[in-house]
Amino acid sequence: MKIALKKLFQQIGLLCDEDIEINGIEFDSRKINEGNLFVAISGHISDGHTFIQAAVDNGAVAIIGEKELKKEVSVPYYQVENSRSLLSKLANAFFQEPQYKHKMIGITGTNGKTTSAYMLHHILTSNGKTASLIGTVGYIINGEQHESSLTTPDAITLQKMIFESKDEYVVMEVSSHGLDQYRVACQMFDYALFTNLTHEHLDYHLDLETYYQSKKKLFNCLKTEGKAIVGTYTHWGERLYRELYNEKIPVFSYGQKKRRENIYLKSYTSTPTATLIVQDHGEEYQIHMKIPGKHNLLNALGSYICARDIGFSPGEVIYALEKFEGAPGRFEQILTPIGSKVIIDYAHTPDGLSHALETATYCINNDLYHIFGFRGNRDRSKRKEMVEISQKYCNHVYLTLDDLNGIEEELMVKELFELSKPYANVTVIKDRSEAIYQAIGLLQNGDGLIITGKGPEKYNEQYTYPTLTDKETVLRFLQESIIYDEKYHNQEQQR
Ligand SMILES: CC(=O)N[C@H]1[C@@H](OP(=O)(O)OP(=O)(O)OC[C@H]2O[C@@H](n3ccc(=O)[nH]c3=O)[C@H](O)[C@@H]2O)O[C@H](CO)[C@@H](O)[C@@H]1O[C@H](C)C(=O)N[C@@H](C)C(=O)N[C@H](CCC(=O)O)C(=O)O
Ligand SMILES: Nc1ncnc2c1ncn2[C@@H]1O[C@H](COP(=O)(O)OP(=O)(O)OP(=O)(O)O)[C@@H](O)[C@H]1O
Repeated sequence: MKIALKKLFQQIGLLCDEDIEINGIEFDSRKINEGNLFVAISGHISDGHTFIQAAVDNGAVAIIGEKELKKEVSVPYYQVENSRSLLSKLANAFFQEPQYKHKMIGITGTNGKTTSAYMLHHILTSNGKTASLIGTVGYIINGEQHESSLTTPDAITLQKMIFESKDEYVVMEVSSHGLDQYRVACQMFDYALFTNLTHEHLDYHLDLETYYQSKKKLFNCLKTEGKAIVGTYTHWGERLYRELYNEKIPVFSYGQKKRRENIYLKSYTSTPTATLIVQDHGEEYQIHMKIPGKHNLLNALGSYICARDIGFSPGEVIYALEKFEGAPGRFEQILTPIGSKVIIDYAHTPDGLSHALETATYCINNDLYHIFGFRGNRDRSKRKEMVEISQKYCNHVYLTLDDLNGIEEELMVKELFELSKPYANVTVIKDRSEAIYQAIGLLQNGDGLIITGKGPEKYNEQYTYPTLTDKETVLRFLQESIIYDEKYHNQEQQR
């Protein structure tokens, strides 16, 4: 794809007096190809402006930055207010505003983005629509799966994906980092959904107010006719709903309180199975979910409201929701041959953990074991609270390693021991695979083990057993014990 810089700039309200044609936009000097436009960004780790000469050497034909140039360069340099924000606009214009080819649904919130995105994707595809999915677990574009490195991809990758998607719908998770860094453009979404906001990412956003303001940016990215759907079951959601309502943005709320909408939650039961009773334009519907947990009822309610506003009938939405099996690594349950249960979940915030553990207590008859750890270099302030929650719900807690993210192992292990000190039921087993082996080995009929924090993600650390994910470790243990049991059984028979 090629475009005259003048034309591209014109589309986003910038002036350009050079006759230059560009064939792509890049913000990383190492990825520049001959004929690209380079956008220099002042980053969190390094400053893109220091790589301008490298970008020119690699073939950049024009540069955009937000700082004064220290040294002359041989290609035109355009100084702007904010390079990141401009990059987003440029990428959107370069890929011809691809959001208008699709119905776009953006989902933000501390917890429940992935689950809600999978639910909506499932409702759409179960009803004969094609839909792309962009989020933490992976990207599905035109029916093809791709690995994801970020929940919300960078501005260029994102616009390119939407441009290449031939799907009618695009359902995407929009992280607070993505919003803060302008990875999504203005006027992107037909629906913007907010699940909830609780303690998370304070290493990045520093305080909850700033975190909230980042999330709120999603609602500046609605198309002219776009609508907001806001979970009002956290007080931040209540506040967002009020603010959007006052700003005259069409907004639906969902939660346990009835408001002025035509669709609302009448009642629910989350034990032993999850059922919602929804009032929809005067009619009452029951939705029996396969996946447990009050949090998933709330995720289902948000998805229901969105799908109904898109135009699906109650029957179409309920049929799909009742068949929904869950998102990968979110409360995934594995039954063992002795009648115990292992659950794998992605909870990594105090609130997510409370929901996951409370749900686990409904699904387990006897003792509940819990294995989890903390990612290095991420919000340390939530750790104490998470241990407190865990030991409250569980009979036995094992603290173990998660991704170290460059933190020294010794430091993390020391912190785990500190965190475990006040509690008699909290033990440290640093090797994650070993912790899983030991805990499953202790399970009796009716007991359960919940392993949280990584969901389906691959281990970044090397552990004793050569497995790559929590699920693989669990299955390896079970496989080995079946082989062991068969051998033992055969030997007994021979005797
Ligand atoms: C802290 C953070 O979010 N950083 C993101 C940000 O990086 P940055 O712009 O600050 O980059 P930087 O490394 O300081 O470099 C500055 C500039 O110099 C350029 N550069 C650098 C080196 C060089 O040789 N040449 C060059 O041009 C870089 O390309 C960049 O443009 O922008 C990059 C491009 O979009 C992201 O890849 C990067 O994500 C990092 C890898 C990351 O781990 N981010 C996580 C925290 C994140 O975003 N997570 C959320 C989900 C969170 C959740 O809910 O769990 C997500 O959406 O995935
Ligand atoms: N609505 C909800 N409220 C509270 N906790 C939830 C909710 N939905 C899911 N959870 C919990 O949070 C965990 C993460 O859920 P999910 O992956 O759907 O959220 P997410 O917002 O996509 O998180 P991430 O951005 O980190 O991927 C789940 O495994 C579950 O334990």
